[in-house]
Amino acid sequence: MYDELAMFANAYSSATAALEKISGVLEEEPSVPEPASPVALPHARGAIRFAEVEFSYPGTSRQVLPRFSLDVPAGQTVALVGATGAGKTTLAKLVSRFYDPSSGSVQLDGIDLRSVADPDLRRAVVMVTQENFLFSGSVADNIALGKPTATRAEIEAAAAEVGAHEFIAALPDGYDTDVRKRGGRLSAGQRQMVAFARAFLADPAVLVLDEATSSLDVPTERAVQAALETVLADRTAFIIAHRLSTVLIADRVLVLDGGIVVEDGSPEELIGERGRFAALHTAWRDSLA
Ligand SMILES: Nc1ncnc2c1ncn2[C@@H]1O[C@H](COP(=O)(O)OP(=O)(O)OP(=O)(O)O)[C@@H](O)[C@H]1O
Repeated sequence: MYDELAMFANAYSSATAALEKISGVLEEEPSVPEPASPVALPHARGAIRFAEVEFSYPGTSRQVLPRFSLDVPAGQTVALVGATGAGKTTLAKLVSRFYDPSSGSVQLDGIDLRSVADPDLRRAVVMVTQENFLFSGSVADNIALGKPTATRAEIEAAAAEVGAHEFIAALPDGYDTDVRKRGGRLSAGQRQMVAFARAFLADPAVLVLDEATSSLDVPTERAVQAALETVLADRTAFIIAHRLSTVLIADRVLVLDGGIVVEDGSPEELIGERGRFAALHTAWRDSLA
């Protein structure tokens, strides 16, 4: 009995540690306080609301988000677009509760993130950034971070779902290939695919994705795009989008400027409005031509 309990405790703490690892931007661990009376949210649907959020980074006085309100229904894919410093990353970090608002609240399914039990929140909201695409270890370990209890069959199934199985199987040691060793070095596109397999396995209600900026060749970009579409299905997503193809698959585009939403609509609507997104779309399209 005690052995079983100890095993469970060990498994739980390594699972929690692994989840914290993938939920976080590594060098910047969340420093937010744990809820005093945590609300359990084991099966989040993924609706996100910003209710009159004001936010300044700790130790600074400048408002990065002035009275920001936003409603994102469960399942919606939102692309965040805007010039550097517009507030995209800040928004993404508030959704992932790396920080708490100075006033107002960010809510998941109507519950203030500050109240949601931490393990439930870390399971419900997963952030994938360029920094945490890969950790040391095997390819299988990297995918399993999404669900530390996953069997090899589940890991391979997740890889297959996002179209990564073939290239992984072709690596020197297949799924056991060490991603840091010679021969295990993955291309930028492959690293993204592994991160998507991990996210698919983690299956969060809300995925926050800072898309890689590295340019990919056309076949790789298509593969990454297809993987992304698989990962986005049936969950809420916020994507800091760097590729036109990604923005165009979003349900909704938010154009930010100085922490304010200046355009909000489907890609088609915004292209029709001939505003900033339309100009960006034209510039993007021309750069690809
Ligand atoms: N850790 C921080 N401490 C203080 N100010 C910060 C911090 N991170 C960002 N800022 C400021 O907050 C504002 C919004 O930055 P944010 O990183 O959210 O923009 P962004 O749209 O993601 O830009 P980029 O495209 O360059 O990543 C900027 O003025 C930025 O200087």
